[in-house]
Amino acid sequence: MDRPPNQEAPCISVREVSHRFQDMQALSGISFDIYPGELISLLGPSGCGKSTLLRLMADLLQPTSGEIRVSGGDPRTARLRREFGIVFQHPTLFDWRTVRGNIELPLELLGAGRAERDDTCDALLDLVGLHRFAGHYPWQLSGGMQQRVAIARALSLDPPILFMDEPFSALDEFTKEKLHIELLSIQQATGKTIVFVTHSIPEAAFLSDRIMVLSAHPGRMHSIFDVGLGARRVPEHRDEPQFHELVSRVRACFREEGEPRHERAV
Ligand SMILES: Nc1ncnc2c1ncn2[C@@H]1O[C@H](COP(=O)(O)OP(=O)(O)OP(=O)(O)O)[C@@H](O)[C@H]1O
Repeated sequence: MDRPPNQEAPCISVREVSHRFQDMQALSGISFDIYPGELISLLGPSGCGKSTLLRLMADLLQPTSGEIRVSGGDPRTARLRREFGIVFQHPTLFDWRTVRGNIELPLELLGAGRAERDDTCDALLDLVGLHRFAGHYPWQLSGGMQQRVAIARALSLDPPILFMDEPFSALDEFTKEKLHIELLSIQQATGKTIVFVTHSIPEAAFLSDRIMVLSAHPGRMHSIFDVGLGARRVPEHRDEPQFHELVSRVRACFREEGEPRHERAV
């Protein structure tokens, strides 16, 4: 419903979803579709309900009203079928387990055998560029490396969808920009659908296929931007006028009030 008809069915559908915390209306009447292989950013000011929306899709909260479908079922069914992985702002690794031990934990809990755990872990260590550090402990790693371990762990059961809640916001600019490139190459290598919460406009503009801008109090869908850069998202793109123009147009959303709309950036 948010973009021209696509051959594929949406893998996530959110319909008229509202959420209330006690006496606080956090989200109101949110609707959108996300298609397989898209990288979507949920962008908005602090407190507009981005994390709440992500948590509703990930079955960590239940909507007060409305409906959410993830991979054809409700979020609970999708979670039980391991249709998604989650990466939070802080990596939440187990300090007493090595990098390999952290990445393979979900497989271990499922009872997977040594050979399967090793094969999966090796592939993921390659994917996030941490093979050399497989035997290190989290406290021996930089923040960026720890977050790469958290991404690998979230991918260990090979879910088609990755939910990411401000995963890079605690990192310095240099590490963040490096991880942006890594995330895009992970997405290109794996074809995952990624839903990425951020309050950084340049981050959303650089990473996303589409940007969903939420307004606050209560959180509503304000605008949806089609970025449409695909594989052309390379570091140099950040220096191009097209990128700055998109950032300005998205920023303008936060200066104005208005009806929800759908924009095409390129
Ligand atoms: N468990 C909770 N109980 C009560 N209110 C909550 C709870 N979690 C979030 N809220 C409130 O709901 C609103 C939306 O919060 P949410 O964390 O989703 O916003 P956000 O856009 O992700 O913010 P930030 O960018 O600061 O993380 C805020 O006003 C917040 O105070």
